Amino acid sequence: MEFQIQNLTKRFGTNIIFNEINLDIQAGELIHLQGKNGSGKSTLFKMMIGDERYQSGSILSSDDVYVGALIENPHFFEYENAENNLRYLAKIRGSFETTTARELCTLFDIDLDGKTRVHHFSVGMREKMGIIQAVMENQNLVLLDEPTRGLDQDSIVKFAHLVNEIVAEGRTVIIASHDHIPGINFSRNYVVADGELKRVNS
Ligand SMILES: Nc1ncnc2c1ncn2[C@@H]1O[C@H](COP(=O)(O)OP(=O)(O)OP(=O)(O)O)[C@@H](O)[C@H]1O
Repeated sequence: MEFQIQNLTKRFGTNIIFNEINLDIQAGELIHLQGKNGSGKSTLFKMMIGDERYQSGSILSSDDVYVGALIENPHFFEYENAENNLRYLAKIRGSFETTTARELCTLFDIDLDGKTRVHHFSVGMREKMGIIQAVMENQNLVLLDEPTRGLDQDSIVKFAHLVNEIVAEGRTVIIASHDHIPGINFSRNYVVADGELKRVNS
């Protein structure tokens, strides 16, 4: 798995979001992107999944990269339950595994077979569904944008365990957040600010 961002520049009109940034990602890394509101974290993830254009530079990914992403507010089929939503999402690659989905839902106290439609899920439950769909297909590059938004303390601890487990499997996780997330030891830390991706110690 190799993924490279090279000399990438992104502007919205005259607003320079990224000015020739570089990032080289390898298998099994756990990377933190910290940045204030509006610094460009979501935009970077969107460019990485091909959902947002950029003015110059390149994003190169090896053939074996399979990206799982939770970006901003996850969208669901509102009038379907947890299982149907996860099934639909995994269907795209034909990779739905009930056992994995059930394990992840159980971890986060979501009833996979429950009748409750996602429309009635709480903010935290929706966020958990977003995390689950981003990791349930064994994706090897997992992008999580503010994944602890709406999660209670217990769930944050479980989330941290899950991330550590995924990385131990050799998968790469990149988390964007405003603040530090307890229980996660990032292998690389960056601050997103002033059009730059600045590497920092922690
Ligand atoms: N489609 C768009 N058109 C114009 N400007 C945009 C667009 N999308 C984002 N921006 C601007 O780009 C900047 C970066 O936005 P982005 O959503 O990436 O920030 P963020 O770091 O994810 O913020 P937050 O922490 O609040 O989610 C902001 O100034 C935002 O207003």
